[in-house]
Amino acid sequence: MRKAGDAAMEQRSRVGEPVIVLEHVAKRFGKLYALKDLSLTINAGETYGFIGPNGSGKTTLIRLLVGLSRPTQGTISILGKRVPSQAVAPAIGYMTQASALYNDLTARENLEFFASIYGLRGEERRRRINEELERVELTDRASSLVAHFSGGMKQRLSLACALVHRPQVILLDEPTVGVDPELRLSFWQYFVQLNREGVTIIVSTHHLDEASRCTRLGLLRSGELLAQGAPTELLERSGKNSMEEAFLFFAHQNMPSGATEQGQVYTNTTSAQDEQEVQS
Ligand SMILES: Nc1ncnc2c1ncn2[C@@H]1O[C@H](COP(=O)(O)OP(=O)(O)OP(=O)(O)O)[C@@H](O)[C@H]1O
Repeated sequence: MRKAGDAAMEQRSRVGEPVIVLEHVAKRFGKLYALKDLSLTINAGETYGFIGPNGSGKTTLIRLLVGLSRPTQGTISILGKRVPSQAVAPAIGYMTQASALYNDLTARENLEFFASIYGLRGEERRRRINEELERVELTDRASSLVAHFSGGMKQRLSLACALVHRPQVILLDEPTVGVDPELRLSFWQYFVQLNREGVTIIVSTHHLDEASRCTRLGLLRSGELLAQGAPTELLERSGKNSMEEAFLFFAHQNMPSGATEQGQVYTNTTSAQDEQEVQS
């Protein structure tokens, strides 16, 4: 699997270099635009948080970045390659909302599976697995079947599996759901450490209290980027004291004409491909 990545993927990006570039990205499911004309650049060493209510397009965006789905319009590049790209895949770590773990394997076996997919072998594999087990505080449960794990433990193991191959770009869809506050804090401390190493983290959440921990935020509503910037900058620009109030401020500023009560905008055209995705 590692062979799929070329030499460029093996090189670590320098902090501040553009890593992810979206240009006029839209994603349509039937008549619904889940994402509309999104353009943004995310740099190496950032934790960029997509914040928005249910249905605002966070998962859709992360699936596009992973390459699991293609944009209806626009382009996405990661590490200088247009995605989806086989060359980029090994440089990405992805943690979904739904568990990707195997219940009938132990925690260590799950990690071994993900590590081997990414081409880790021998001593390096053992070392990385032990490091990640320790990081998520599961060393003493390494030999337990995942079927017996609590939701929070599964979440921790999922994070470990997404990071075991030391990816340059990490995409995390609601990573702290079901994780207790203490461990949630340690996740965020780990993210800061990864940022310092030049790792870029994209995280989706609807926990506004987590927003302040991101380097930059993109406020999403109904598939539109209402505003983006550092948390303090967004508070300043809105003149508000909390991210919740700031979000509402930018949402009112951007209220689209023709919006429905839920804030979704519809068009009249549908393609066969989009209809297929509606079924999936
Ligand atoms: N495969 C699909 N077919 C049809 N509609 C879809 C599909 N995937 C997402 N949508 C729609 O696109 C919109 C954005 O959904 P998405 O899951 O990206 O939102 P989200 O911000 O991640 O929400 P949540 O916080 O609940 O996970 C929603 O209206 C959703 O119903």
